[in-house]
Amino acid sequence: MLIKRPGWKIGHADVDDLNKSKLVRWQHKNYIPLVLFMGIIFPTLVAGLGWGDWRGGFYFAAVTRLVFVHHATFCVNSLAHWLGDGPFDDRHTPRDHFITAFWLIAACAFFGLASHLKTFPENEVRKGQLQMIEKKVLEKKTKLQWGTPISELPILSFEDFQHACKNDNKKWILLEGVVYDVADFITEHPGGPKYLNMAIGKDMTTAFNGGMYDHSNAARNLLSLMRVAVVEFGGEVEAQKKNPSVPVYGDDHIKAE
Ligand code: HEM
Repeated sequence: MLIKRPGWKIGHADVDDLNKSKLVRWQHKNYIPLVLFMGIIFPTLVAGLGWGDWRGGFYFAAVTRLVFVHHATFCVNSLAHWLGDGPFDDRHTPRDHFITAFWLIAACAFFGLASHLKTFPENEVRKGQLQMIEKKVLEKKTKLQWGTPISELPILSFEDFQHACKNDNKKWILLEGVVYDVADFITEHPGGPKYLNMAIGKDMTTAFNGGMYDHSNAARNLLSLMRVAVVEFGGEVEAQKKNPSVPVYGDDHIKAE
């Protein structure tokens, strides 16, 4: 109200109902004289003619009251965009807070100072809340490391995987079709280095998922930073089914016996 806003920033509102009211149209047409008369002259006249206090009427009933009323009005707007948080939407700045929601809206409605208040469907309110939570979760998620996405990993055959471990000294293990490089983790493994050393070059899906120990979510999270490749056809058994010449873990032991 006090500064000239750029044209594109001026909001639009459907004022058809106001235009239909003769009184409102008359008020709008005579805005400045009405403001001066009702805001300043009339209160001064009441105090001046009523009990001879012209200065009191001007300073208190007119100027001080106007300053107070305008500040209170602006304050309500500022509070509604400042107090509380925005759990439903982050495109606009209205905020949710007990003081503004209850005292300013509910109390005004109770005293008839606000009418035709619209309520948003509960389902949509909940959706907005959930979307804001999702955004926050996503924001937090992007700050963490999740390793190379599986879709971007190179694809190896089961033989390549075993060959790399046997001949290139790779410390890789296979879990659920994904190859993990455990070189830096062997000595860190809470279950001890023995289990990881014996797992190199093998499909340990069953052992990892309860065959030997059912690992926690934390253990699965650790995995994400160690993945280096995916194995064609998923794992040892599938690779075997597709190509019977694929060497199976344990074959050499069986043959030796
Ligand atoms: C890179 C793969 C692996 C990771 C990241 C990993 C991680 C972990 C972690 C974090 C724990 C602590 C308990 C838990 O949070 O679940 C654990 C425990 C254990 N792990 Fe692993 N593990 C891996 C592979 C394996 C394999 C292949 C085996 C078996 C051959 C194994 C056997 C065990 C055992 C027996 C325990 C229990 C130790 C105890 O309760 O004292 N782990 N592992």
